[in-house]
Amino acid sequence: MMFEAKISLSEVMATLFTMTFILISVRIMGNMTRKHILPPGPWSLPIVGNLLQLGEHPHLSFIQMRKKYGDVFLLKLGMVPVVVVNGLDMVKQVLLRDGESFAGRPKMHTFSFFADGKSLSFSVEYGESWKLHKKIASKALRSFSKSEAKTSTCSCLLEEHVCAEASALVKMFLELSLEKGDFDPTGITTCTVANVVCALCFGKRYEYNDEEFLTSSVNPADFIPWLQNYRPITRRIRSYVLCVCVFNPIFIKAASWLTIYFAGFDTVSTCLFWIFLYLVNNSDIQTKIQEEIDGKIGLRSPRFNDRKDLHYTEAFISEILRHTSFIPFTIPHRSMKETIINGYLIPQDICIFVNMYQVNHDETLWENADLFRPERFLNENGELDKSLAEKVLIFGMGIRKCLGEDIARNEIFIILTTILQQLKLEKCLQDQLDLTPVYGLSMKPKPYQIQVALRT
Ligand code: HEM
Repeated sequence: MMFEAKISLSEVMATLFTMTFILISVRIMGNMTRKHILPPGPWSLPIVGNLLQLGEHPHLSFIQMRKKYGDVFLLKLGMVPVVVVNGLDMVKQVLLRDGESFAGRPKMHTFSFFADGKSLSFSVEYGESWKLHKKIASKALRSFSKSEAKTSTCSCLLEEHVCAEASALVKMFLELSLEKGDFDPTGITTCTVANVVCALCFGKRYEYNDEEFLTSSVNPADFIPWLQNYRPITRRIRSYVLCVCVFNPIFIKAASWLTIYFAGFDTVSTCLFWIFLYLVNNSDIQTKIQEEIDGKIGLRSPRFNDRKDLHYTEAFISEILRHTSFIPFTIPHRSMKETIINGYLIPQDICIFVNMYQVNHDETLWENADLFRPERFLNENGELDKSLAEKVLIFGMGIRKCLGEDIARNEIFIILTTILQQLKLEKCLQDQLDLTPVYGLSMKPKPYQIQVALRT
């Protein structure tokens, strides 16, 4: 028997209507059961994502985007979805309250070059072995900081190294000034800081004319995976990592020390580049620090222990860290599991950028945030307001917090006070000093020159 299938237009319409109705209902039901949606964010282009919208200063572009999308938004850097987190409360949730859920590191091309991808800071794996690794590195740093000085009256070996390097830097500044008049202080400062970290990691110091110090940069292959096979980029990053290991090849295997070497010298030297620039730009502030050094330390060498008495100097360092926010983001984090923040669903394995710069320039936390004013950290008795100073967010917080904060703060303090105890830093007359940073993983000042004179 044969059936003749005749379907009328009205039947087709009815079927389509029913199917559309079912689809919409399923969608609504799905949303009702999932409840949470992905964070909002700007539309992105194929392949490049939102890269073209970031401009020269992504941390500032993110501050603009925050005005439209709120504290937590989603965009694409190249082909990689990234959640950007702003606002102290959201940052605390991601790094502290839900710290375990966001303690991973994303798989990035650059990170794979550090200690075969097993470095403490950049390892994708986060788990028991990583926790042990961090504990060992933390203990090693602490024991080095506390171990007894060899030849001096310093309180520990670290202090001995830092004080010796700071004195050598003063001499170099004077020599360069005599030789050239104006000079760029960044190269020798990098060498000074690298020598402290080398003493920590390799038990060795290098001469000031070693030129193997490179600046860090952003690797486009992290965000557009196709570029990972583009040899010039791969070669550049590999040579950046290897050039340091060439100093001492056995350390290629020493993942913790290599990480500490990288983490410890670029950050501290960048901070000092900014300090010198702000000092020559604000001679009144320089004078105040010198008066404090003269009154509290006098002619003897500055020591770590002096930090507790030099309130203005400590306030100045805190304001440098806040105002420059030269590490604008933490090292990228990765969500370890599906988590809800600010009412939005953050899927597992999403790359997270924490915008520390925004927190340090948030007008609701800092009055006249864009002004450079060390006094903001002093109470009515002229003492450092420690709880306010701790609000400056530049070392991260929580599980992934920087291991070297104490070392960094001590080192910066000694180098700054040793220099200002003996020298006056001045800008070159013809120089227009520019405080706009050059963007990078750590933001550096544009090249500048200074002059120094012995204090009388
Ligand atoms: C002013 C100087 C410094 C600044 C601003 C700084 C800042 C940071 C930041 C923002 C992070 C990432 C935090 C995160 O991802 O949430 C970090 C991680 C780290 N820093 Fe520092 N750092 C400084 C100096 C140092 C020094 C001197 C050392 C060692 C001697 C060091 C060792 C480390 C290590 C090992 C990590 C990795 C921690 C982890 O992945 O769990 N840092 N630092």
